[in-house]
Amino acid sequence: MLRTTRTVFPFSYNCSRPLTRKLYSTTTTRPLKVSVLGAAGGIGQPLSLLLKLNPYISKLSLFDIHGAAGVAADLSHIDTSSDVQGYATENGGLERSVQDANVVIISAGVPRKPNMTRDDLFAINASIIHKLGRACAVVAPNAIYLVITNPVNSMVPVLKNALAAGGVRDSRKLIGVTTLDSVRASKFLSQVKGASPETIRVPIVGGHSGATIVPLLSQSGVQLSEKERDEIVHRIQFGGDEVVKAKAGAGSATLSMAYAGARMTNAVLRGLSGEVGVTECAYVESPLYTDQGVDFFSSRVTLGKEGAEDIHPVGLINDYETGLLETCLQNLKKSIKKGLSFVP
Ligand SMILES: NC(=O)c1ccc[n+]([C@@H]2O[C@H](COP(=O)([O-])OP(=O)(O)OC[C@H]3O[C@@H](n4cnc5c(N)ncnc54)[C@H](O)[C@@H]3O)[C@@H](O)[C@H]2O)c1
Ligand SMILES: O=C(O)C[C@H](O)C(=O)O
Repeated sequence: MLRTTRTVFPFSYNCSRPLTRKLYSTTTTRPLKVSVLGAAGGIGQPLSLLLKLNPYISKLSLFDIHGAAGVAADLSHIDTSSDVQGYATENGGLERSVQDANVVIISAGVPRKPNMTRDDLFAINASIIHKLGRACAVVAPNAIYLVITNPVNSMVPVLKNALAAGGVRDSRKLIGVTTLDSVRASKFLSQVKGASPETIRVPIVGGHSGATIVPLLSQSGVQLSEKERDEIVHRIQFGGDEVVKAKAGAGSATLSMAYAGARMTNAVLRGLSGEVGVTECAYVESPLYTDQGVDFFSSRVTLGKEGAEDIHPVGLINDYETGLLETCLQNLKKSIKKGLSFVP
């Protein structure tokens, strides 16, 4: 088997070895296919660029209802090993783009504009996710699915039902991407403390929307005053709104999301390739709070050959975080119910 060693990817992240940032170096032994659905969009394009640099990927497959062929042609000139193909809807393009994929990343859908909540995107994005899920179940039943499309809290349950309708039911392979909250937490905390962001890791549990985003600052090892804590928590929970406001109608976070999505994908690929102990926070079908009617929850998960193989409990939290968690669970329960109840 071909073995190549590359040092091109800009980060290596592992919660169990959280304090290192280095140029990515790996020995690839298994050719992996990654498909991006929504690849010509604001997130899809920079995410695909970062994936083109990822040495784990041998085939990068791009699908969009508009413009994926052009993005693929452009990326295909980059002198990294992976092959890039673009697909449109015609001639079974969606099915061909995900056929035999190891990982399918979904950023297809509509982003927020100012004064909208993520939940305002539910109807249109649920239809898109459901349709994509039904098609993917047939041709990529063994893929790991990474859901970026908002509202993530509801879209993951929507995709669960769409995949299940096609007979695909492995909950370890359905993952909502909340990595941007972790990225923001490291950056915002580093700014307050004058520290390097690479040295700060904050577990983020719950979901990906406002009060469902629960940063466990007490586990970061950083000491904060109550005022600092309240300001940081608010900024992490509503970081997305900062970008939506600044873009003034032109969409929401795309570049930081592409970075976060590439980091999460890289973690999934490391797990798929047999690396042990790869951990990220992610929104998955989770046993942690089912007793409270919450069947999906983000916490640290260990990624392996089958996807999210181990789901870690939130660990020791303080009274303040317990309050945040209670509010989170109340909100999350409604979003999950809405997603599971979606009828196309
Ligand atoms: N999880 C997160 O942390 C996070 C962060 C930022 C944005 N988002 C969400 O990601 C989604 C995409 O955001 P964006 O800024 O890239 O939007 P965008 O409008 O720039 O791109 C979306 C792309 O999806 C495509 N698309 C629409 N319907 C499709 C379908 N049926 N099949 C394939 N492609 C289809 C569009 O043609 C477009 O190219 C939004 O829902 C946004 O809210 C999530
Ligand atoms: O805020 C949004 O709508 C996009 C994304 O969820 C984010 O957190 O930036």
